[in-house]
Amino acid sequence: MINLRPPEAGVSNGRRAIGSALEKPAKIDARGLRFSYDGNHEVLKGIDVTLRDRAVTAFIGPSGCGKSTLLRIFNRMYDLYPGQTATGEVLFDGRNILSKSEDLEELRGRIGMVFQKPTPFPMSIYENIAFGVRLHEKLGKAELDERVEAALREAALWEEVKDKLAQSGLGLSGGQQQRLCIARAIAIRPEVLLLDEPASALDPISTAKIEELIDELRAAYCIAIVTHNMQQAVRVSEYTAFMYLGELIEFGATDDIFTHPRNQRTEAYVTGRFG
Ligand SMILES: Nc1ncnc2c1ncn2[C@@H]1O[C@H](COP(=O)(O)OP(=O)(O)OP(=O)(O)O)[C@@H](O)[C@H]1O
Repeated sequence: MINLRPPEAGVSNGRRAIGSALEKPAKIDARGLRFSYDGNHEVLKGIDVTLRDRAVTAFIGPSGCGKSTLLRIFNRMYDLYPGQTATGEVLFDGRNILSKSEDLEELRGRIGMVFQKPTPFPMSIYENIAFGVRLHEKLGKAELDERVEAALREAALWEEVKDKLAQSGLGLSGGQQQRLCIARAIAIRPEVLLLDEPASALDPISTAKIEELIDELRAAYCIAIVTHNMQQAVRVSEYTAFMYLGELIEFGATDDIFTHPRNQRTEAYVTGRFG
């Protein structure tokens, strides 16, 4: 079994929160979820999974098993591309967001997403945050300044950028850019954060900062994270979902998935016998 290392300095392990997380309400509930990119070949084959509020759920599994596809359904990203179809249900606070009448602008304000590669806008650090806020709310200058500062503080970036808010976001390091993207997502006050391999393009120090940040954010958000790094899943999540070839093979408390997996394929994956 994988070694459950003690958490690194500053990173408390999400497992401590399991007892209380079990009582936390479901935030997103996928039921019988199927997805196809071309209308023929199904890449998700009937997924049932629950994301709990104020908890971190990790999605693991070999390349191509459908982790990113699943995450992109949770805020209807796939709608940007014609021909891609999802069936089944994704209940968000009880309402099916796959419904045609869903207001996608509002949905994406409530369910934020951060991608593998940092994607700051080619504008100032301040504007990177303020731009999205303005799309969703009409705030005065002072309120907007406060919101920008709060988001940057929450993303543990404020101290590093407070003296250069007018400089381009593209001038920051990769790790800072990723925290800027997280600040941008947080600034519009979402309820859910979808993180698609947010640290895989970063160096170990930046990765540790992102993990610390996730640990801070778990108290206020429902977080789903896709990761290839199993130690990272252990460090940051209370729940883990193991996917394989478009199916959700096993879901449970992260400790159980990594120390007592019930399914042979889960065991083979978490012990590194295939990847
Ligand atoms: N835009 C696309 N068009 C067609 N097929 C796609 C597209 N994106 C992904 N796929 C296919 O869908 C399946 C699931 O891919 P997905 O990227 O969701 O897997 P993943 O588990 O996130 O993989 P990775 O860990 O490599 O990112 C794969 O077979 C992939 O080839």
